[in-house]
Amino acid sequence: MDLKTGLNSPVIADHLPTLASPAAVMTFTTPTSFPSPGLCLNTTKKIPLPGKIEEVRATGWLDLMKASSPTRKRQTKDAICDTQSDDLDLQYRNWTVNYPSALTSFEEISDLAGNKRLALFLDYDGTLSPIVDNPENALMSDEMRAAVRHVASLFPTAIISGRSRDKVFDFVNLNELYYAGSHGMDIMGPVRKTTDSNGVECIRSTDAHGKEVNLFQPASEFLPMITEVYEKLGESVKDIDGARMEDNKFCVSVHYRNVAEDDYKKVFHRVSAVLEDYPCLRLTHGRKVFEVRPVIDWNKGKAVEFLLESLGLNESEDVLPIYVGDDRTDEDAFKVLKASNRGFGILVSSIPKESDAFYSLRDPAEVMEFLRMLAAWKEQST
Ligand SMILES: O=P(O)(O)OC[C@H]1O[C@H](O[C@H]2O[C@H](CO)[C@@H](O)[C@H](O)[C@H]2O)[C@H](O)[C@@H](O)[C@@H]1O
Repeated sequence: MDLKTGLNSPVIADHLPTLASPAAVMTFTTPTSFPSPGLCLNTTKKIPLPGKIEEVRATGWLDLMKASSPTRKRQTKDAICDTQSDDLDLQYRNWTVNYPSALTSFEEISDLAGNKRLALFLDYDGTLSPIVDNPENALMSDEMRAAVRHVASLFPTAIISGRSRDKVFDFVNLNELYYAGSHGMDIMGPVRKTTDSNGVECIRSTDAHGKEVNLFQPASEFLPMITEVYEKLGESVKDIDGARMEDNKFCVSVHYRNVAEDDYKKVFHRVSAVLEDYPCLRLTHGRKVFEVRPVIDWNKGKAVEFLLESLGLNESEDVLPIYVGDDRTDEDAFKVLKASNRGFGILVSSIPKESDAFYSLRDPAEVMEFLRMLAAWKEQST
């Protein structure tokens, strides 16, 4: 969808997600094996681009870095100017023509759900907790925890986060859920209800409460490489004021939210320079953060498919998966749901954005309200 064209689109009537006919249900195919890091080691090292082109590439990244997830300080400054704030408001309202609010469309959503079984997938940062300057302080409120606990008692619910699984569990602290950390590369899910014979290598384990679980870690071979690159990246950005590293087990985050804009370029160059030696790792960009991860064909979308199958919900047409997330990496999950015509994504954003989600919510406060509405609807309809 073209955002500009979309803004003027009067078409609301046909925006409903088309849900799959029984024949079109999502089929999950896990790659039987992933490329091992060893295979990448023989890959020819990337030849650095000549000065000018390299500069253009960096400028592209730089624009992205500046535009991504403006701090609250900047939003407040914008809000001081009434005209500008009215414009933003109008843009947002126009945008919701194409991405209707999941709150105001709740009746439509509950009609879609009908008697289907819901499966809920929730991102963490920016979805269940507000974006804050220090990633260690991204706590979830008690009210939000209660809302998540409530929906999890009614529908299978999973958290799918870029953080390490342990870290996100510490934040959420609910045993009723399933957790996928490292952008889905570290899943602790239910013991599979379907057959184990399609090549998926899971480790049978027990959780903190002795419950049997399946551990799926498709990037486990990359762990030594990730540990090494974490050290090198840390070393390379340590003199940049405000740069912060985060070890997310199978991925590494380099945060620049607290870095002065003049130093953004430095962050980008330092990170790219380290990655020149790691053709098996790739760089993605989130909300004022660079994320380094293995090049394997696995993401939050695959994690959703994997969990649906583990829950025994993949084959049946009476299941409605809903994914709520705010970041670029959540788009992989939105795409999977859209492509399979089964469920839909809800984008959490207070600014207009292109997305494969179907509905929108402004911020974590609205996410909490939506979760409460879902729980209330389920309880009064049974
Ligand atoms: O998939 P998610 O759960 O959304 O994780 C993505 C990244 O989230 C965290 O960073 C973001 O939130 C921080 C706390 O609000 C904020 O300071 C940072 O600027 C955001 O990018 C997390 O710290 C990262 O490691 C995750 O990759």
